Amino acid sequence: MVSRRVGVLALQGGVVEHARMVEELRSEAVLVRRAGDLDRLDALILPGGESTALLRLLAAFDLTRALADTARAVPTLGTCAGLILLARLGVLDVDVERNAFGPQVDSAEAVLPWRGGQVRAALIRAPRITRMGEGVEVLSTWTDPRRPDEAPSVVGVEQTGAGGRIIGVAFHPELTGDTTIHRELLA
Ligand SMILES: NC(=O)CC[C@H](N)C(=O)O
Repeated sequence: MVSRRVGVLALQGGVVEHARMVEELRSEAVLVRRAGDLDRLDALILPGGESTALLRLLAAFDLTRALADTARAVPTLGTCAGLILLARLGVLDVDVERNAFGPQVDSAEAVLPWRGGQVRAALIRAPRITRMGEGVEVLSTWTDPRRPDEAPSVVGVEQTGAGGRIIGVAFHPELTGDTTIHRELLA
């Protein structure tokens, strides 16, 4: 795999785990804190964290516009709160419901379907995707084992189009050591 420069939004949340995974795949993790950090990236990752805080910090650092433009221009992955950001910024054409699986037991580990295969994932106060625009494809669904009668929730999507390629997942692949999705981003 060719070495890439991969921006990891580094204002808040699970930055280190993504950066480690990028380095494990022999690419360079560029911590993004200001607009200049977005120059010359081959890919971009928006980590999980707390989406309200992240949106505020993006505005405070005057990064909102530049981040959205970059996400449209290079292959981009948003995980959990990062997925929520992509939706709120109007970059990924989906609606998301925050904290969709209830506040009581707020995390779970699961092996989820992913394209033809599987991915090992952690769900932590995860959102779910409730609407998808044209050009958005479902890559993964999950049924909360505490609510076996509910229809499966959409927890992974991909949007491909004029600008490029955006993967949004409600879960954390970076916490389980499973590099499947990061490899796709860097391919
Ligand atoms: N693990 C996460 O990123 C959680 C997302 C968080 N519940 C939010 O709404 O922003």
